[in-house]
Amino acid sequence: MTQAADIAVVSFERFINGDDADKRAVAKELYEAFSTVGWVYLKDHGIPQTRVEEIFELAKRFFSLPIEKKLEWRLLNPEINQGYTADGTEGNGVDHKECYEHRRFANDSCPTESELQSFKSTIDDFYSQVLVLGLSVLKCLAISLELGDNFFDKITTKADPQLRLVHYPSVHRSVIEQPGHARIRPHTDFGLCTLLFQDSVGGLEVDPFHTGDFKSAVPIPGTVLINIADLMQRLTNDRCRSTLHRVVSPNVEGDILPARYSIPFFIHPDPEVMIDPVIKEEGEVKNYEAINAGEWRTWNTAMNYDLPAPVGLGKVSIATA
Ligand SMILES: O=C(O)CCC(=O)C(=O)O
Ligand SMILES: [Fe+2]
Repeated sequence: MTQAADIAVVSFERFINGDDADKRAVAKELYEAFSTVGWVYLKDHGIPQTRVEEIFELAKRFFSLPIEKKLEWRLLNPEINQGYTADGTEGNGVDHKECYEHRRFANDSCPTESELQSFKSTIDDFYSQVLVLGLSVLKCLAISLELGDNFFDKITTKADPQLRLVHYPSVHRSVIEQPGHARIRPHTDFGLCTLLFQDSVGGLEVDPFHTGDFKSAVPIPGTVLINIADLMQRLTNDRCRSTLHRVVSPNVEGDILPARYSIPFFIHPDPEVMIDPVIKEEGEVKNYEAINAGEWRTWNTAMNYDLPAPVGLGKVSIATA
C-alpha cells in the first residue's frame, strides 16, 4: 500500500472570521505547506458538505448520459476550453477519464434545463462559491508573501477559472496498470493554484520532491485539497512549489476498479497579465522570464488536448502538463 503523503490539514476558519493576527497565523501555515510539499488540505473552508455532495451527484448524472449526447457538448477550442472531452481525448489515449469543463462567463457547450434539469444552475452556484474561496486563499497567500493583501485581486479582476468535473470510469485494473497508462498521468497544473474536491475512492498521488516517490493524497472528508500550480511557482520565484501528481489504481482488492469522481477548480490570472517573478531579497536572481498569462493558458490547454496550438506560442517552463 502506498504511504500517505505528508500534507498538512489547515483550518481556514480563523482566516474567514478572525482578526489580522488570526489571518496572519493561517497565512503562515499555508505558506509552510506551499513552500514544501506544495499541497494543503483545507478544512472549515465555508462550503457546506451538502453542496459538495450535490455537485458530485450532478457529475454522476451528467456522465451517465449516452456518449452521443455528451459529444454534443464537445470541447473543440483551447481558447474557449469549455465543454466535454471523452475518455482518451486528453493525453494521447493513455489517460483513462472523461471531463466536463465549466467557465465563469460563457458556457455554450453546456446542457440546457430541458436536457439536464438544474445542471447549469447548480454548477454555476457551486462555481461562485469555489471562486470566493479560491480568491480568499490567494489573499491568504499574498499576506504570507508580504505582497500586499490585494496583490492577487488586482490580477484576477476578470478571472475565469475552469471548474472541471472528472469521471474515471470503472475499468479493469490491467488497463490502468499498462506501462505509461494511468487514470491521469504525472503532471503539474499550469495556473496559479488548484482547489480539488475528491470522492472517497482514492488513487491520487503526489511526488512532492520530484524524486519519483509518489505518495497517496488520501481523501479526507470535509476538506478541499489545494495545490500550487506552475504560474504561482514562477511568480514566487520558486518559493511556492508546483509539484507532480497523478491518479492511479486505488487501494482496493479485485480486478475491477471502482469509478472515481473528482472536481478540480483551476485558477488563472487575467489573460493580459504578465507573470514576472517577484524578487524579495537583494541580489536574488529571477529564475524565469516574464510570460503572458493568457498565452500560457491557451498553449498549455492545446497541448493537453492535442488540439492545434495557436501560432507563435511555445512552452518555456518546467511544466509537464
Ligand atoms: O482527479 C484528481 O484527483 C486529480 C485531477 C488532476 O490532477 C487534474 O485534473 O489536473
Ligand atoms: Fe492536476
